[in-house]
Amino acid sequence: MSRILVALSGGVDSSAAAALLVREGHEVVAAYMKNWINDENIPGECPWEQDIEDALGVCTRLGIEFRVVDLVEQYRERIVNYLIEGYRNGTTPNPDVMCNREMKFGVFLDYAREQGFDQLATGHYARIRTDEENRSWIMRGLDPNKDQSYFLSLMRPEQIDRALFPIGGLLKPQVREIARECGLPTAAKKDSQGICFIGQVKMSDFLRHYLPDNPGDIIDAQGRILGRHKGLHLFTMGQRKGHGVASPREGIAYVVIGKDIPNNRLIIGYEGDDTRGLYARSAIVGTVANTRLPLPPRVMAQPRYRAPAVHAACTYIAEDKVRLDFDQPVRALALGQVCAFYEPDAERGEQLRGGGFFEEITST
Ligand SMILES: Nc1ncnc2c1ncn2[C@@H]1O[C@H](COP(=O)(O)OP(=O)(O)OP(=O)(O)O)[C@@H](O)[C@H]1O
Repeated sequence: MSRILVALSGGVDSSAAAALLVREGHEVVAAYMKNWINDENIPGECPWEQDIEDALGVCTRLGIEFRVVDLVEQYRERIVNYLIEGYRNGTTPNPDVMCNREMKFGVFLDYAREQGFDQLATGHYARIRTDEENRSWIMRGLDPNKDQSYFLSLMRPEQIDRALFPIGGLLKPQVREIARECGLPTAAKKDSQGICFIGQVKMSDFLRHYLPDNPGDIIDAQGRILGRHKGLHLFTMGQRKGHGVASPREGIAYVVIGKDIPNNRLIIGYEGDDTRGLYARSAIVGTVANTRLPLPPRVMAQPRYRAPAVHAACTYIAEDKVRLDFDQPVRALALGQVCAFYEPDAERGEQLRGGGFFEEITST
């Protein structure tokens, strides 16, 4: 039996995680991280008050202690600023991945350790495997539709050693069933959407609040002006909608194929396998120093949460930087995005080996 702190969001997944740990006979305390309170009144509603109420209801039902930990200041420093800076620089930040390393398994884990807990459990769909040498590794969650290991790819080994993912070996319907069996008030609660802290606030409203419009031209690969945009930060590679340029050809859409950051120009082209700029054959990924062991010479690289992992050759070019040469061209990579690395040991790569940020992209 160990003392475990459960990160309880007020959603069904972490509620079921807490229930399973209680069932196993551990000493369990649950805590809600208060990260974001929308004190600047960005349009939309932030459901945190409801989440705290639901989390409290779960703890009452399970007979465990519930705490609320105020991390609003740290969240602003480590996540909100990173997000705004990323967009300001024209890159594509990923606050959910950073939130796991910097908040949940960063300041929140520090809090847990100070309070005498041995481990921190979350409701992530991921698994932990311990190898013969007693090293812990993150594996993909068993439910292929819910696997969240991508979001854990920047975690440091010492953070992984303290992590527990009680529902990672279950399918989502089983998780709901456990919550129902235990009579938890969250059993039928809708899954949360999108960025962890923004809740119901739309990303575009959030960005508009912090970053003023910065209009510029929309051009094609030949430099012809096709329209105007309100700010490069409102677009991402491969985006089909929202640029407002109608395609003159039936059935083929214009997509974002690049950003000319110095000249504040958005570059669009027709969607197609050979669209210049849209497909990458190689990339440099930096800040990969946190891996438990050096990355292997062949990896499976996953560039986004919902994208498939692709086979690539992986070569170190500095202590914390690798060059990836993809076996097949990869669509719509963006600077600043997180690339997760998996061991190429199974069809989709089951074992997470680490992650980093795209620093350079070479298109086909
Ligand atoms: N505000 C929060 N306070 C405490 N823990 C949190 C909070 N937000 C997220 N977590 C933890 O991180 C896990 C993954 O968060 P994510 O936002 O992806 O939620 P989710 O997959 O919808 O899970 P849930 O159903 O538990 O909300 C949660 O299961 C929970 O353990």
